[in-house]
Amino acid sequence: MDVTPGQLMHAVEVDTLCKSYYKSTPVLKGLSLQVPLGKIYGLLGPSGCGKTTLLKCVVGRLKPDAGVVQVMGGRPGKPGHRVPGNLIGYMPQDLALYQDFTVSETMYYFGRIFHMPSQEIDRQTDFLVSLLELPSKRRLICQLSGGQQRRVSFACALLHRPPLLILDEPTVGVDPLLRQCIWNHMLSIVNNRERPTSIVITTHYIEEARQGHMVALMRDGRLLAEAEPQELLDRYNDSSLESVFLKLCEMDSEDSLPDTSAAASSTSVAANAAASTSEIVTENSPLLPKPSNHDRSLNSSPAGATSNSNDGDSLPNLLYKEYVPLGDSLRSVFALPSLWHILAVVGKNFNNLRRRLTFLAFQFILPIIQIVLFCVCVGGDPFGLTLASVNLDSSGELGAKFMTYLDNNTFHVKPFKSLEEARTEVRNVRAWAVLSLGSNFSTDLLARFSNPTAATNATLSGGSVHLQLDNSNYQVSLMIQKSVAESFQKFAGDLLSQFGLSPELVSLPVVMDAPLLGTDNPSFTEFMAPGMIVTIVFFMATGLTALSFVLERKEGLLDRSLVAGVTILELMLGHMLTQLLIMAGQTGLLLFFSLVVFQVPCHGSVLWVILLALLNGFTGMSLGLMISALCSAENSAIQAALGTMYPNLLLSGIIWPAEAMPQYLRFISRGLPISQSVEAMRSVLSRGFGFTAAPVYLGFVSAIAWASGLLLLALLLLRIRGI
Ligand SMILES: Nc1ncnc2c1ncn2[C@@H]1O[C@H](COP(=O)(O)OP(=O)(O)OP(=O)(O)O)[C@@H](O)[C@H]1O
Repeated sequence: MDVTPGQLMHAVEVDTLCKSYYKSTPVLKGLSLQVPLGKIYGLLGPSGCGKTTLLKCVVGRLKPDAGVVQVMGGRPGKPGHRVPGNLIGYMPQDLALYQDFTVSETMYYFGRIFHMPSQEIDRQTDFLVSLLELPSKRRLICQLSGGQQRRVSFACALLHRPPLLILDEPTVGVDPLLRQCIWNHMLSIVNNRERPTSIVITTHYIEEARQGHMVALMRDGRLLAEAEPQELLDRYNDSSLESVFLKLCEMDSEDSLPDTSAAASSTSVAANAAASTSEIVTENSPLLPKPSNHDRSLNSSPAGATSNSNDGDSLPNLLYKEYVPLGDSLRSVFALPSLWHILAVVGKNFNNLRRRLTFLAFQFILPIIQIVLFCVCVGGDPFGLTLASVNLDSSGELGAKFMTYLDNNTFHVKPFKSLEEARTEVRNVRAWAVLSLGSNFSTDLLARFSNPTAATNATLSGGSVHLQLDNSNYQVSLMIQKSVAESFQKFAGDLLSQFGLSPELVSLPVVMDAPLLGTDNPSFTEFMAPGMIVTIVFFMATGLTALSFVLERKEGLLDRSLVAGVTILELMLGHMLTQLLIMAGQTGLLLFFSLVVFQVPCHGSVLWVILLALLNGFTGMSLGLMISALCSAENSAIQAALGTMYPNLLLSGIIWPAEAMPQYLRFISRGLPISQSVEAMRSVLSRGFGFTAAPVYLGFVSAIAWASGLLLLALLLLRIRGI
């Protein structure tokens, strides 16, 4: 079916095209048409008849269910064929412009995609701004009127002077004078001897289509007629295309047949319409070249681009090659990503960020705030805890002496006369614990120490420090117990030395030798810091990318970029590259604040810490891209990103050791994206391990495996959804 350049006669050939969005309701029902080279082809029809659907099949944004579409001699999407690509200029029905870009920036984005040199982009932009009577090219799109925005959209399609223009309602919202100006320009580019252009245009202003070379009247997914405008008017003896169209619709309604073939329907229309209307109806073999007697086109289209002129020489003129860099055809044959396209997307993304400096600043400030808050708020020892003390010791001075051993920094000691008063203080949440010493504290303690074997239960209890806690806060309770026990050990040790006894007698029977890994006195910060660093980097990157494609879709430029030849992979790489730079900045700041400013201990090599953090940022980005490929709406993408955060935080052994989880959860925990990385980070920071240690390289392997899996999934989802 593919045509060699020498045979090319039609810019677009559609043969028995069927397309439905939902299987039960076909939108295009076996439609066939041919757009001659170097002509303006007006596609007319009521709203909802399938014009846009047809154009989307032509530009390769929709895949036909059945039938064949050929554009500039090849099927859209065929490797090596520049459709989608720079063979066409597409103006979609939606505005499809970034509101925050200037006219010039918009042009530059497309110009870069089409490999146009800067001077050429500037020259064309100036020309189009003047032709389409646009205000300054430095004006933001959002500051233009609706009609002006549509003209910018039109200008984008014209920018690289493609051999085929597909224009979906370019004149909507444009005043009559300017509409005529647009038509004049279209006629001039079609008639340009050196670079004739073919144009397919849909319009609701039926009469303006008279200026075109061919019109096709569509209804309900079928073609009612396809002919030169004057022929249609002559045939139906009418003065307006609108009346002709109404007549055809009436005849079609009277004779509506439940068939799905364009040929059949067209033939039936023809039978009703006139005895010999072979020019009006679509022929049974639509891909055969049709004879044309269109004088105007013959006169004005010197490229010999009439339907029956098989002029092989005209083709090189039509398939402009000047913007195709060396090796580009080869690249597209093998579906390799184009650096030009990626850089165009990156440039566009940075331009976008430049306009949102507050957002960008926030992206860098947020990880700093998070790590600062973590280092300041988490892992430190509680202090200033109110302790309700009751010293009833009347048997000596030891009770009062012990009170002086309590840590003044940890405790704010509030003395009470009775136990009941002190307990009320705790019950009213004004103190964390009651610390009481019995009336025989001094004598019982001395009895314990002087003759431990003779100590009775009553002596043991009387010579002890009693604590009654508000146990609602586990960490505070633990802290109080630990601090009081340490104070007692010190106090008792000093007392024993006074008796000439060894203070070691009050030491615990378990002796803590120097640790094999980690530090002597590990803090909770040390336990949590590796997890926090990995988590912040990971989820900042997820948040950064989760909206990438969602916003692309919303802003509407996506369709246009894809038709311009940017592939899904290139778009993804472009987004990744942009976010990678931001993520690298975030990671740098995060590590600087945690390792340098807050001195989180790092016993291993900083290099592994940096690489591991960056790799996790990359995995987070991949998760974000997958979410943005999956979700259509912003709020669902945000919820998905947030939704993945808490299970990961809880299950990855960041807040509490995974060893405390039930067996089955431990199994799940080990397989999560950040679990192994957290363990690897802990191994480098606290244990001082290098890359060859299993926990470290497993962290790298796990992160790489997750990143690759998520990216492949994102790519697959984007391909399946058509983005
Ligand atoms: N993405 C979609 N999903 C489901 N149905 C769709 C989709 N896009 C279009 N349709 C349906 O397909 C039919 C043809 O739509 P299409 O946009 O092609 O019509 P049109 O002739 O371009 O209309 P208009 O002139 O109003 O733009 C309509 O019934 C429309 O509701």
